[in-house]
Amino acid sequence: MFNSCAAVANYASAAGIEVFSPVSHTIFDPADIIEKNGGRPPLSYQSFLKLAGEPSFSLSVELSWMPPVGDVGRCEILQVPTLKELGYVEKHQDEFTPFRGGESEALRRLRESLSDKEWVANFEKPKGDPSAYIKPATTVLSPYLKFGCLSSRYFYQCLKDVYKNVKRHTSPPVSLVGQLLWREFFYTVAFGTPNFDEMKGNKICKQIPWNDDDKLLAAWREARTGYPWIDAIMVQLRKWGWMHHLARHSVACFLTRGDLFVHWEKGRDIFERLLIDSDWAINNGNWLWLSCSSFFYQYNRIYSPISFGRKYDPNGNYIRHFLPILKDMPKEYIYEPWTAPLSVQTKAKCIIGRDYPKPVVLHDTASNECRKKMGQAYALNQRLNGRVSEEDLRKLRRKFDEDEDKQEPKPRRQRQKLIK
Ligand SMILES: Cc1cc2nc3c(=O)[nH]c(=O)nc-3n(C[C@H](O)[C@H](O)[C@H](O)COP(=O)(O)OP(=O)(O)OC[C@H]3O[C@@H](n4cnc5c(N)ncnc54)[C@H](O)[C@@H]3O)c2cc1C
Repeated sequence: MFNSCAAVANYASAAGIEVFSPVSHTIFDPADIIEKNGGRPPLSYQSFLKLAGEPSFSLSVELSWMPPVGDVGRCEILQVPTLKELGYVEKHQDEFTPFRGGESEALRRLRESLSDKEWVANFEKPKGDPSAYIKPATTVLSPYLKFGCLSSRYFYQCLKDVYKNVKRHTSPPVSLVGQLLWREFFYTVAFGTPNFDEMKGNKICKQIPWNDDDKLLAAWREARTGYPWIDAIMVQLRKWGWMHHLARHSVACFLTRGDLFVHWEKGRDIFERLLIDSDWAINNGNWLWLSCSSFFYQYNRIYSPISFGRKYDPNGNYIRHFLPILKDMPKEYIYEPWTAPLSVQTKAKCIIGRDYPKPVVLHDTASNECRKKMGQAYALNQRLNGRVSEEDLRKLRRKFDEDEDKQEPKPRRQRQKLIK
């Protein structure tokens, strides 16, 4: 990205075109940070913070206004086309995203979040409840930042103003300012890393022989993994286009290194299409993180698709809302409905395997297999100092298959059972 920007600027300059490229989508200029770091992007959040320091420009809480449209000659000023005019046929959808677009709505949301100064001062991202959907545990300003309806610099300045008026406040990485700095971090690394959005040719990405199981991928995408916590999150993604950060953690871990061992690029593509805050740098950065391909390497730490959600929402209200087929399932079984006796399933009007799928994999077995595969892939990357070829990956994939076949008495299909 870094090189292509420079190439466009050089090309335009050579043709006598004045090039003006202000940086305003981010708080810092990624190119400055990379230059300060000797031409390479910092690969840890802490080193990013040290390099970034405080923003150097003067921040203003005064909003600027677009100048009026000048003389447009004989050109006609057109209205924003409707969806119909753009060729989208109206589709039946029973629930739409509750988040409205536009700058006024962005500023209203920002004011509403910041009006609770205690909440802003005490904000600690890891303590938020990913199952809170009536009042989400975070600001839900990401779609507005993504589309430029809200300036990250204005958001940052408003947060700093709140901090000035409180005795104590939390700090990065967990604070709200810390969240904006995560955004800056990923923009900087993405800007300075060739092939950031791919495994192949990406120097900061571990080379891992992920599988190409389209059936498992489809079950994940279509919210029929049989794990209600995972499926409810995927329904929220499809209907709302937004989920809490830890909910994204859960489903990304489940798809990749946690359970299904499917390539992170496939999950990234589905997020890219369905998220209303879909952002190239942040989405790729977080998929690299969650799949333990870069930034974060503790592949033994896997989110349980059962107990993680239950910790926040023991009654399963979030699941009942997004997966109404399970609304009458007693809370003892809502995270593992396949364990409910048939009489309970009948009473709840939800027979597992008919009305709601059985689990596509057995979590305990699948997650242990994933750990083993990750261990072997990491060892390969270490041995070859990151220079892993296609052939090396093919060999390791073959070894994974042989290891699975050796694991009797359970045949592979039973361990990786796809019910529907
Ligand atoms: C697999 C995966 C994919 C993701 N894809 C995207 C994406 O495409 N677009 C996107 O904006 N966020 C993405 N995120 C990051 C994060 O989940 C969202 O930014 C956050 O949930 C948005 O909600 P919020 O505005 O309420 O966040 P808040 O907690 O209120 O944070 C305020 C702002 O800080 C920024 N921010 C917060 N967390 C992160 C983070 N981990 N990385 C970078 N910036 C962050 C966002 O701009 C956010 O709007 C992804 C996370 C994961 C695990």
